[in-house]
Amino acid sequence: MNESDQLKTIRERIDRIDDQLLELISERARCAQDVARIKQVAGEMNDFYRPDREAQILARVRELNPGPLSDDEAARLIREVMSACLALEKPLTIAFLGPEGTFTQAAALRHFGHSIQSTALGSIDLVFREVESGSAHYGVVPVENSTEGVVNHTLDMFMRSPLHICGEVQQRIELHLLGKGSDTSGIRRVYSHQQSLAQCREWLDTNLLQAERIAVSSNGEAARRAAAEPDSAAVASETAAELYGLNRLARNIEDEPGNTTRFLVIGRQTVAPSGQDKTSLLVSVRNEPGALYTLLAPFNEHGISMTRIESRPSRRGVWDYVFFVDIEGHAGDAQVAAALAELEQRASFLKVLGSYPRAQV
Ligand SMILES: O=C(O)C(=O)C[C@]1(C(=O)O)C=C[C@@H](O)C=C1
Repeated sequence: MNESDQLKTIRERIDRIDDQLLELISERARCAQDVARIKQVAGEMNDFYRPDREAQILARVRELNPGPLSDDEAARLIREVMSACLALEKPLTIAFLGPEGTFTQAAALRHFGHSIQSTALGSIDLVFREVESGSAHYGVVPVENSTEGVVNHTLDMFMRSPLHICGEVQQRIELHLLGKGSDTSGIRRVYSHQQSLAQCREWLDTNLLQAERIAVSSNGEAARRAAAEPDSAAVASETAAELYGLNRLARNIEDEPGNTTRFLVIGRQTVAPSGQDKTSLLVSVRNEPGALYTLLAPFNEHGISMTRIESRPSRRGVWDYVFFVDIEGHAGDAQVAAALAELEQRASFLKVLGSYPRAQV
């Protein structure tokens, strides 16, 4: 068989496989519709989105993936199929810290898939308010953000908000040089958020020393400007390139690749255990010698790993400290529940912000 005959044969096989895939995806979508009907009858109208179930499905896909696609790619594809199935049950509205084209939007799409209605909002407060009022089902906000520097504000919002953490998203921060043209010649200005400019300083010094660097409020705003000004470029994400119709003039220009940012999904719902969960707490203690040590001892006694601790000044009194603590496990797990009960005895204040599945995609 010559090459063109070989290609024809393989493409015919691909067509047959696509027919089967389409049939199977449609069958899956009909199952999701059946699930929706059962939830409606059971009165679980607010539980269409089930982060625990989605995490289990994605973990299973990773485990069973035979290759050659990577586990990440396989999970991403099933993530999109689930997103489309859920949209048939009930289209989700997701508020995120905008503008369009930021890494927060990329994180929202990574977590929920593309079959959502997303709303870009101007501040973290607005994202919380939109979800609290019920105008959006869920919100996505940065919590450990090396790019947009808003960690503390998100943590502070939890002190007064009744919302729960329903999930987390780990988003690789990949920065590209984006522009209207096809190469870097003629670029006089480079826009980006100041931290993104800092993260690409070596590359810019080597490749675009002559261009003026201009810090703007977000990478999305940088992309918007680069789309409007012919002799400009932006340092921003792939999402920004897609949204503003820009070309990638240079890929992955960050000086330290592998930089990851964590985002939180906030909602009014508490999430059932998925078997691979984390719990976030807000805990306050009086400023006495050894107070933190005593406070955290129950985790050690019950064999629970603490993955993060962050301290913030409390607004309730000069002597109080507030700690944001992440632990492994779900608040409903026996060991975690026992540790939390002891913690409550020792703390001046304890609030469980949520138990939620570890990031899966
Ligand atoms: O299992 C469910 O409860 C469903 O609604 C189905 C399904 C899916 O497509 O697999 C869809 C949305 C949920 O977030 C979880 C899973």
